[in-house]
Amino acid sequence: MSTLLDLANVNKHFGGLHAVRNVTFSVQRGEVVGILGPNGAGKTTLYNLLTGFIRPDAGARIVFDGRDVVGMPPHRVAALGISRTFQLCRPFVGMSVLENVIVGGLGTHRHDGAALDERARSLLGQVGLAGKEATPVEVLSYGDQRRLEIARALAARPKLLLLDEPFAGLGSGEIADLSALIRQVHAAEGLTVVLIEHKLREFMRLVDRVVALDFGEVIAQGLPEDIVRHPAVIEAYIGRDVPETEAAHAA
Ligand SMILES: Nc1ncnc2c1ncn2[C@@H]1O[C@H](COP(=O)(O)OP(=O)(O)OP(=O)(O)O)[C@@H](O)[C@H]1O
Repeated sequence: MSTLLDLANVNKHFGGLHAVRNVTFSVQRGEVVGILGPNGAGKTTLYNLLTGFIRPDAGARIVFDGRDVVGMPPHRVAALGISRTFQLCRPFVGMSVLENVIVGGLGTHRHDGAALDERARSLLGQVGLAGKEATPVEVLSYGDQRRLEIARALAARPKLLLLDEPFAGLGSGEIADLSALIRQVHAAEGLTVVLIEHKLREFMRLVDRVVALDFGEVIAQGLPEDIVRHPAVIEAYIGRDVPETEAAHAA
């Protein structure tokens, strides 16, 4: 395996608040890495730093696929191969399901509408939305919106897919289905995946490795089975936020 993403000394202050502190970790090609942390731990800020939406404090290194992306605007980072989904789905309203996915691929096949259309239809099949191409996005169920978000992110043919709380707001059946879908697209698209998630049980089954944050700082990294037993993680996350039974299941 080779390194796809490498972060070192990443800091972000918002005024007096040190939201991301000296974050250093790397992600290997093909891995599924989970970012775990209680509310306010700095997970979303980290995604915003990775995708160029905000700039880190001086001294940070963020290298993606051999390129230093610090200071690059979001569209250039996206063009290098980082796509993300959002905690709250943000479909383009007034457009159909198919059109939403096609828009996600613009910029990659700008000159070939037929290829974009074909790729979008194939992705909708992969994510289980075949037959809903013409459906207006507004009428999709929440679970289907999550699937659409993933198809739209994949339309850009990313190397790295960042998922922001993909299971939020879903019931247990939908979570299991979406988790299977993430596994399937990870394999089919040869992707590297980083996900933020609070649903500990499914998260721990899905990821190869976990980076645990608290108050903006990496407090532990390792295999899921080791992370759920790590004293700092239990104190920061499991002890505070998640009932013991869920932690036990995750282990
Ligand atoms: N633009 C901003 N300006 C000021 N403070 C911010 C800004 N964005 C985030 N913060 C603060 O930075 C800290 C980290 O927030 P962040 O949203 O990254 O955490 P999180 O781990 O994603 O939390 P959640 O799970 O609730 O989404 C919080 O204290 C938050 O209030």
